[in-house]
Amino acid sequence: MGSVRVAVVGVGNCAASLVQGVEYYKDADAAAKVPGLMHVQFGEYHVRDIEFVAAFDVDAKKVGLDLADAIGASENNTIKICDVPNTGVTVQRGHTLDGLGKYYRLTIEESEAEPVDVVQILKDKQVDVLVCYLPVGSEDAAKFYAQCAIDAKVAFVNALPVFIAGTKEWADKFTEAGVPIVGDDIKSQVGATITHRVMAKLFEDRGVILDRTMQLNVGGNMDFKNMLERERLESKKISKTQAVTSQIPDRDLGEKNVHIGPSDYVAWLDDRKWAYVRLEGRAFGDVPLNLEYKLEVWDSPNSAGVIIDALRAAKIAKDRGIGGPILSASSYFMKSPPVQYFDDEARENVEKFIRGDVER
Ligand SMILES: O=P(O)(O)OC[C@H]1O[C@@H](O)[C@H](O)[C@@H](O)[C@@H]1O
Repeated sequence: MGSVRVAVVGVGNCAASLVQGVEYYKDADAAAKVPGLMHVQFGEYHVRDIEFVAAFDVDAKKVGLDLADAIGASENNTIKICDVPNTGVTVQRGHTLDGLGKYYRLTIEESEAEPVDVVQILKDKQVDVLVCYLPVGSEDAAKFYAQCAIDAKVAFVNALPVFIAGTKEWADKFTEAGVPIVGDDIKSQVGATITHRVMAKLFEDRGVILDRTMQLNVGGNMDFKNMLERERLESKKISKTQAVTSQIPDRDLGEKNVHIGPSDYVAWLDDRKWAYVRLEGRAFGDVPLNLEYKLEVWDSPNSAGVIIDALRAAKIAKDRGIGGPILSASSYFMKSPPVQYFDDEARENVEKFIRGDVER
């Protein structure tokens, strides 16, 4: 059986949780149910079949390190899952473009090394899937790496809220090149988005009229610090908002009545994220009904398992010669897929995709 040869762009907290997670579950029983994964054995791929073969970053404290060391370097501050032995993969100097916003520039030192030839490396290392973990707001950089994936014929998993799989222009490019893409914007295991989606849908299903809602998020990782620059988070707000409103297609709350987005940076939270969510509605007899909850999670491990599944779905598509957006995986794993489904339907579609009952 083959492996899933993975390259990572952006060796931040999310990459740290991903690399540790693959190590942590490498000996898991193929039939076991483990937290955060759809399956230990996803189609023909076990978690241990994921092999990291290349990594790119622009942080001087990460470039040149073995991936196993880089995941604990610089500003990375997520919770430790396990030790990771040397990977033999050296983090290479990626292309910065618009990847470093104001707060990154104030916090980290950019590597002075020359950016590498990404397409050549993807080809040389026979990469199957490139996962994009750039900072929010990296529009040009994300598209640069998407184009590299197309040119090198490598599947692309877009974890960030830059709309690629969800746009016709890029979906067509991937389809024409015969290269699969799973995107956009990772939806975590039990995170702010999925809980909010489920609650909004519950109101609707039980006949409560949802009048207004908000989701405020605070965290202490570089993602939240980066998003203090409000211009960088426009696409993130759109992505998070449509992820929730798509679940109540018959209700138009109006712009004023929905507020969903990253809210502030609280350094001492480190990689924890706290989400404060409120839904206000009207129940029987137009009587007010309000729901408020707070979610506390470690942000990066919360999405790492989802990425492990997404990588394997992308590889299965590549094995089958299917290019373009993988709709089943995108709708279950991502906040802004090309087509939104309810989550139970989306999960069933992924199962069908694994079995080969649906093409994409
Ligand atoms: O919790 P949500 O709303 O699904 O968002 C989750 C993900 O959002 C991403 O933008 C973060 O970088 C991830 O670390 C995180 O897990």
